[in-house]
Amino acid sequence: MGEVDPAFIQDLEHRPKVDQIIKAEGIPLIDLSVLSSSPNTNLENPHAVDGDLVKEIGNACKKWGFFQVINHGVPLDKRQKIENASRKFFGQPLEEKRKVRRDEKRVLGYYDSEHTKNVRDWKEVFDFAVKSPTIVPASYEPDDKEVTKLVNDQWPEYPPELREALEEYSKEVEKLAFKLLELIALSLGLPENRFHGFFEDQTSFIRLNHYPPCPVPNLALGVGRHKDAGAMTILAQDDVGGLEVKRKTDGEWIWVKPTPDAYIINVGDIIQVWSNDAYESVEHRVMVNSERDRFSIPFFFNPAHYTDVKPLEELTNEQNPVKYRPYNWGKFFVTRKRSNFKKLDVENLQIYHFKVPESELANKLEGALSIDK
Ligand SMILES: O=C(O)CCC(=O)C(=O)O
Ligand SMILES: [Fe+2]
Repeated sequence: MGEVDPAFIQDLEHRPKVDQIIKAEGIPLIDLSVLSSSPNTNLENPHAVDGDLVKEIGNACKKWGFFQVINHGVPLDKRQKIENASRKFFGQPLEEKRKVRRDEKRVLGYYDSEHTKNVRDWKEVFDFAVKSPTIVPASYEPDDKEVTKLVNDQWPEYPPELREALEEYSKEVEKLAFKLLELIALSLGLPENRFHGFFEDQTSFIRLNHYPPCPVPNLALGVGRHKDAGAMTILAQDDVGGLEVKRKTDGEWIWVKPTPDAYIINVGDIIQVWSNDAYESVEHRVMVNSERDRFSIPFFFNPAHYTDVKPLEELTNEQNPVKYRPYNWGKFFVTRKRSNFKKLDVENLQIYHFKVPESELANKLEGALSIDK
């Protein structure tokens, strides 16, 4: 492996099993055509939303936390336009890409040394804010109340269509994100627009990912194991494959088979907290290979920075006590961004840091049960 920087090398227990890939057909594939095909079934008229679809979404969220959607309404030409532009951008020499490089202050644009859990990822990225400007806290320091505006102001000269392609694509995927959010709300027995308010000043962003061929795919990962911190992720992957999901039932890593023109949806940590663990965000990672470049485009659907994330009142009661203490999304977001930017010596911030201890829950539950008697 001579030339590979040790910063990329995963600890033994986290290395991918490149010879024993499990290609289970398990991840649900959900057809959303019912949302657009019949004039009577649309989200303006919630009662018309197909009950089976809502159930299907609910089951997929509960069982897997991961599913794929087809007939989702995002026009294929918009996807192809951004996929082509992404290929052209990453195909340039490094010095060209570094002209739009992110740094500690300007967190959007090109970057080639992201870390996941303090191990370097075998990838390069270009980040784009869905809302420009996007308001976020100026620092991760808990007492610093200052905010800052993120704007998409780092554009490469080549390819010239990159900006338009991202802006157009972003609008289309955002529509899908809201549709899915409504379906998820309905599946939890909530009004369809229950989550909307959280996204008025959303902090969503789109990432273009490029995973170059890797000489040591058995030692490194394109993205190390992680859960997505936001509400939900809508991912376009190409036909190469490499994304793996940790199956909830047995903890095995399962290969997510690429499906043409499908989107992979995963429940993020925020939906896990809102639902008080009814739905869980699932660990996933990306394997690389020694032959083919891989491209993917996640849309990270995130609420406003001032959102205090906590279990919804409607979904908790004495028998199902609140499992998390509230946390501020903006501070969580910038703390994570900082730890992905460079290797740190501290553990990544995670939602389990806000978990109410089991002993406290047991006490509450005991109290509730004795009152019932
Ligand atoms: O490239 C992929 O398939 C997934 C990337 C991912 O999980 C992420 O960027 O959070
Ligand atoms: Fe992810």
